[in-house]
Amino acid sequence: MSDLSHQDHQDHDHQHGGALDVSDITSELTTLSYEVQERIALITIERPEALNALNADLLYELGVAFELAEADLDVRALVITGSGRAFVAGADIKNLQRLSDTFSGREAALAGQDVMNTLASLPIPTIAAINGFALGGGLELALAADLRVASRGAKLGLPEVGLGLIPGYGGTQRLPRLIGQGRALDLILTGRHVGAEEALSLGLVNRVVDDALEGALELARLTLKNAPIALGLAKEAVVRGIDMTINQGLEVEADLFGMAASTEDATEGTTAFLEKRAAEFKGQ
Ligand SMILES: C/C=C/C(=O)SCCNC(=O)CCNC(=O)[C@H](O)C(C)(C)COP(=O)(O)OP(=O)(O)OC[C@H]1O[C@@H](n2cnc3c(N)ncnc32)[C@H](O)[C@@H]1OP(=O)(O)O
Repeated sequence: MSDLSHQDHQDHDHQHGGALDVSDITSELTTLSYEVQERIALITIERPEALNALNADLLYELGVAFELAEADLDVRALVITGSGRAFVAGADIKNLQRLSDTFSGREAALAGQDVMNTLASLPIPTIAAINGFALGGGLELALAADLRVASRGAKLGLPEVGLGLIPGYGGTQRLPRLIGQGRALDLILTGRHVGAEEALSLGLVNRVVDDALEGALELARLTLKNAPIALGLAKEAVVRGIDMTINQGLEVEADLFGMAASTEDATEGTTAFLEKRAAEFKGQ
């Protein structure tokens, strides 16, 4: 997990004309758009002509966008979606065709994993709004988010074995951790596409709605009323604990609970409850 120090940081100058000029960076992006509304960073992938397939430029810009969200103290949640009829239809198969040896294939997988790991380690709630196809690297991107909201017509799957490949952007690891080994191997070995309702019953998505983006923004707004440092620490406890024994995980939980308990927000949250008023969290 990234550390949470940016949320304690009081100096916002770097976002508003200081070292980091966000609008200079976002205006240069060509494969996606990045905007912040109501403290939610919204990333929209914009290669609809290729069903938003992940090429090198898009992977690079996703990394940039995730880092912008992390650096912006005003951003408290992130939603990622695709333009057109796909969320992301996978890694760009034109690029995969050129991977002819072990080294280049391994490097390509590591580069993709790196971007997915950046998303997975953001200390804010992240939500994939799956508005259509989420296949291969596209599903792996969605799996790196905390939550997934699918539209009714969405199709999800890991079809890589049909191309002579295997999932390489984290799918073989994140999918079984999310839905269990047997269910994950069903999807990975058949390569079949599942619809939104089946994805919901598998635990692959959290919600199925008419409009994935609207549903994801609504879910993001639900998190915004909570204490931001607590959100980051709660996420860290879950993400770190999943790879540990229960006793190790409980140790981590106790450590992070201690950190949460020491924040001003914890004093404010508990005091506000006892005073029967709404809490005003400052992220401190
Ligand atoms: C480590 C990660 C590995 C991976 O991710 S491997 C890739 C996994 N993904 C896939 O195997 C899915 C590939 N795409 C498809 O199977 C189909 O597409 C769909 C079922 C998603 C949709 O089919 P339809 O509605 O008939 O559309 P269309 O004409 O196939 O696609 C529209 C344009 O989008 C391009 N495209 C779609 N997916 C990819 C992709 N993953 N990489 C590169 N291009 C893609 C097509 O080629 C085409 O382009 P044009 O109009 O120029 O013919």
